[in-house]
Amino acid sequence: MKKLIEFRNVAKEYKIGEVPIRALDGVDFTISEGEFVVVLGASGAGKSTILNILGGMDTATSGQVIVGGQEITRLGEKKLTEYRGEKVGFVFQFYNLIPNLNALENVEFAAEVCKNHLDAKDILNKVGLKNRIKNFPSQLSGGEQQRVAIARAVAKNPLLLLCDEPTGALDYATGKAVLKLLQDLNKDTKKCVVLVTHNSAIAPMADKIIRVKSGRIESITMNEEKQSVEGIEW
Ligand SMILES: Nc1ncnc2c1ncn2[C@@H]1O[C@H](COP(=O)(O)OP(=O)(O)OP(=O)(O)O)[C@@H](O)[C@H]1O
Repeated sequence: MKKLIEFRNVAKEYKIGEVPIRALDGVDFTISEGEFVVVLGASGAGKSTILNILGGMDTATSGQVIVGGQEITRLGEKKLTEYRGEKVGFVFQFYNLIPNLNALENVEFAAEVCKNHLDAKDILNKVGLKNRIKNFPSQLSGGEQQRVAIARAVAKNPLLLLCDEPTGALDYATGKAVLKLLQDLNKDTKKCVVLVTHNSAIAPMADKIIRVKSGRIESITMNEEKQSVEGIEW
């Protein structure tokens, strides 16, 4: 399959006072179009840093990041904002919905600025919220709010979907349903999904597993036959 993402010798250093913190050090990996990738590692390993650099929310200190043929590590602030807005859909642990907009408005608000956006109602339908589109975030459960957040990311019709601990605030069954939704969306839309988690039990649901340890890649493995989330217990 065609390569979509490439990290080449990426390093990230944060400087707090005099002491530099090397969050990433010599990170190399590639991700193909349509892949479902799980990034695993302990707390502080560098998972979110990878995701934030990939999403254009943070910049690498050195190295190259190429997404869809575009070297995002060379982009200036304006182009990087464009990249983030058009090409990347984000799903976070705490849904980050706008409280005074209903579900439909939350999705429309994010999508309509994107050139190739999809119909907000269709996507809310797809994530199982057909009858809740007029509800405000406070009227929805955590799992439903996360579905709105996923719909908001997908409706932009981005190149890739980045999820940072998307089930971190949800109970077991709801978290599993959200993972299933992400797996189904990946299968149906062929959009690349990169999901960061510390829960190594979900590794069998991925095409590719990138393990991160102390800012370095520990291993990259492929599942020849990935499993449906329903069949995984943890
Ligand atoms: N803005 C920042 N300023 C300073 N240090 C940071 C910053 N962001 C991350 N770090 C440091 O970089 C390292 C990697 O952090 P990162 O958030 O990527 O880890 P993580 O694997 O996502 O961890 P967690 O699972 O706890 O979210 C950690 O040592 C962290 O303290």
